[in-house]
Amino acid sequence: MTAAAHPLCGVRAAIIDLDGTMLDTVPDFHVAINRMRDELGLPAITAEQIKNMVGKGSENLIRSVLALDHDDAGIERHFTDAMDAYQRHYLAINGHHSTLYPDVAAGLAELKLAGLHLACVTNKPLAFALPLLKLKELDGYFDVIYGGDSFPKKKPDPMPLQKACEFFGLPPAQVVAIGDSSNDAEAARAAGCPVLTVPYGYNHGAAIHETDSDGIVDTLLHAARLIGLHNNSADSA
Ligand SMILES: O=C(O)COP(=O)(O)O
Ligand SMILES: [Mg+2]
Repeated sequence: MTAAAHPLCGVRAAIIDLDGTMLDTVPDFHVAINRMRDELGLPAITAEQIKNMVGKGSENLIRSVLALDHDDAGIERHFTDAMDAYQRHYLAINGHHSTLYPDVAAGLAELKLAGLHLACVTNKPLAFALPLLKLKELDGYFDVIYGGDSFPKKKPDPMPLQKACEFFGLPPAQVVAIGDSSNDAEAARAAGCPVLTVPYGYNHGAAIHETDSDGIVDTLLHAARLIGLHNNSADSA
């Protein structure tokens, strides 16, 4: 009986998440949301509160923020004004307060050097994601960038990951997803992609160890080395 191949064997492309994986964007969310709340006459909230609301796109974030003060009917009543204010404030400060996690550029460079194709798939709207990646000088690493509004469905639905696999012309088993949350892992499992998680991001307040993945990596550089190890090992032959 031969041992099953490791899930990272034969991987030829990687799909990288943005918020909580490449960039700590909570400080940007914090500034934009509190400016929006101020405009709506609501008191400021903490970065820690916002951290647990990030990950399922802008609409979910704004609904969660409004739910602190309003019932369902109130959320609907204030949603459009809140979203307009939030988008305006976010675009005005996009990237000014966010920082790269350690070894992000080094990890992306190593993945490229190993010959992998790279996609960024984020639930962030594309109009936020593109200027942010450019400002942080990360855009050049990616063959394609998809936002939360690029397709009818966003993570944890597998659709954006499936679209990235199609873009690369690769079967999902050869495309690893790397992210910080159960959204990324669930989308990857549903698409049939192997998945690695990082422990430092935003996982809706849950420990990353509770999320089903093929491994937890400290940094994107660690991910690149792990992928390289399995691609160069005898079991990838
Ligand atoms: O903006 C969000 O909701 C999270 O985006 P992410 O998919 O890059 O983590
Ligand atoms: Mg994320």
